[in-house]
Amino acid sequence: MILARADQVSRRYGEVLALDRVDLTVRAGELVGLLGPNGAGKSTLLNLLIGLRRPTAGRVELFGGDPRDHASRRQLGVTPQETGLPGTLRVGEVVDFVSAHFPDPVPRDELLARFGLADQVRRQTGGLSGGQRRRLAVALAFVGRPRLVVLDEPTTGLDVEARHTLWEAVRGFHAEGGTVLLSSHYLEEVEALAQRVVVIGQGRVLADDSVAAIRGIVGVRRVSLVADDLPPLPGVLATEQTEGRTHLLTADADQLVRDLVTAGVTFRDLEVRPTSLEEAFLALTAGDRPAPTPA
Ligand SMILES: Nc1ncnc2c1ncn2[C@@H]1O[C@H](COP(=O)(O)OP(=O)(O)OP(=O)(O)O)[C@@H](O)[C@H]1O
Repeated sequence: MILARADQVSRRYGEVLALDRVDLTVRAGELVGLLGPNGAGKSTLLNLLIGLRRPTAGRVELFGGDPRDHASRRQLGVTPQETGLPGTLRVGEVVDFVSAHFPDPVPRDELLARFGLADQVRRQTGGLSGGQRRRLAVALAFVGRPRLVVLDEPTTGLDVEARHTLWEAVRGFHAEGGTVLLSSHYLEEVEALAQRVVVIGQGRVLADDSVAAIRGIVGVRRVSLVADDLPPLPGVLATEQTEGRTHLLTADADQLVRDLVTAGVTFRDLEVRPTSLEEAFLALTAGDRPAPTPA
């Protein structure tokens, strides 16, 4: 059963085309990660699916209806990228207030325990740390036992422990049959949680596949060196020249270095480093660079 769908959706903000003919389908029981660099269009896509914005073209559906229609959002839980909590209300009061809107809310103590906030029930939200506040904001998406939860960069700004607590809570919800769509720029986060990854770059869906397949795409290393003349080398996805250095993008840096040595290339100042997700996307998508050809 399809819970959320975007069909050839575009969204323009003035001159900026934030989304360009995007297709996305989220089925019941899936845990889908939306991965992409800053400005890729992740929040825009999520905001269209949850009815906060209207597409410029194309069609969005939530539980088979229009996301802007109230009834379509009844079984939806959401944490946007930025949330505000009334600073003078206590944690328990905030949970009670939100719970009151639902027929069968998760009991307060159970919810707070799941998100590592059991000790904070009497604290005013204004006195919480940034990480605790973020966990509370995410916890509130789960209060009403939604069928679909949409989380926009849920763990940005959290320390490692808080992040893991949140991951556990999301996994628990999914294990009980819940459906999750979350955005992130952390490959690690998407790997830890999602089975399926949708990669967005420059407003387009670049890939929609299993975590393992996407890892192959973004698991690219940058091998930089100074060399006068390089022979054609296997496994090079893209080549760039800057200030006398040659940068080779490859999925297997060890093998590339072995090939350089075997080929008898005279090189110096060798550097191998992971490309960031953003760099990998730039390298793999930029129109004016050599198009990658899988080895
Ligand atoms: N309200 C707006 N008005 C004008 N431009 C906007 C607006 N919202 C988003 N944009 C632009 O649309 C593009 C996509 O932004 P969006 O916030 O969807 O990206 P994102 O992938 O969520 O990025 P981030 O990871 O930084 O949150 C960007 O170029 C952004 O500047």
